Amino acid sequence: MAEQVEDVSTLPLPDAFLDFLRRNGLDPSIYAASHSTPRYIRLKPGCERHLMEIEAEIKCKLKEVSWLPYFYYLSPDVGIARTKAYQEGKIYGIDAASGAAVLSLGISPGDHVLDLCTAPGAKLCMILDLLGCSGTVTGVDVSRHRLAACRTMLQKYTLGDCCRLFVADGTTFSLIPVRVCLNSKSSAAEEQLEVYKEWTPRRSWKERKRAAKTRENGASQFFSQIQDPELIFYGHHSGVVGLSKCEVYQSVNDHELLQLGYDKVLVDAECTHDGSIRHIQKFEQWGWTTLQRRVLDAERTDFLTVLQLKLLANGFRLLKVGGSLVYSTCRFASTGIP
Ligand SMILES: C[S@@+](CC[C@H](N)C(=O)[O-])C[C@H]1O[C@@H](n2cnc3c(N)ncnc32)[C@H](O)[C@@H]1O
Repeated sequence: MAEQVEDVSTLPLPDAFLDFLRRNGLDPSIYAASHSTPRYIRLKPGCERHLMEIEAEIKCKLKEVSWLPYFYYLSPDVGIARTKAYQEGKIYGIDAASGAAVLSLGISPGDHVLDLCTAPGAKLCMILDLLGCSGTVTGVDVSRHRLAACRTMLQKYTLGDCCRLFVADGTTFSLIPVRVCLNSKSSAAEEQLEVYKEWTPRRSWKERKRAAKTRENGASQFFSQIQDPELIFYGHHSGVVGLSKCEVYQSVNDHELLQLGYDKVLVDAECTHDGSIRHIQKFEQWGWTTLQRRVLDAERTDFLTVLQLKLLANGFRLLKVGGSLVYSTCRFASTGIP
């Protein structure tokens, strides 16, 4: 197998990886396509008039992806990170496959959407763009630092108005969209409970103390140590402003979720990324032993399979009757999920 592959692959893929591909019925030559694998950017809606200016800056003609609004093919050798267009929040990098996952959610204005593994947030940005200014998006991720990057992204692209972000374990996350709390807004105000005010990047003394306590307790990015979901960002129209903590954190039973759950749920689960050609190509610099550990290690793949199943099951639980769920990973190899 390895000998055959060397003819078609310019990458010295390790034998164990070739064996892994063979067992999963995958053709290793897909990883050789380093220069022909297209890349994509998404133009922020409203920035269409800047297209020629962007093309002049990157010295490359942008070709529209016909089936994905605002997506453009980018030549593989063009970098965008240093461009003015990227720095000013007019474009961001996102794969067409990611765009397809979001598109298949069928988002309509007014939907309440749950993005269960949201960071760093490219799909979240697209969801928010599609939603416009009605409905809400709840983004959940177990990794605090990745979610902080996601918050920065929302601010950069000025997309956070209808969004709230929780550091939480997506396998157990249980909070419903805030629309169901709207009636209780006035009661919270009447009872003079402490309510959420406009979100500000500067945290109150109380919040800083709470965060320090969490750190002291050893909470980290590992979900097994996370306790309650922690709200780290909410936009003005996310429904949170004016509610008390117990209203935002109200829990409902599984039966009530059928009516009060989310209209759309995206489970973009943690995975081995072997389905990302570019990702696998990077192991040439990172070292093939790292690939062994991240992609092939049986303990890790078994762990991921269980995690993915739990995320998917919880995503379904939080979906209301008649809603839609999209499950996506960049994992070619069989997930083991029936
Ligand atoms: C494939 S990435 C998501 C990419 C993201 N949807 C985007 O478009 O940028 C998977 C994410 O799942 C998160 N994750 C892993 N375990 C999780 C869990 N138990 N609950 C919630 N998020 C989890 C990881 O921190 C990671 O950010």
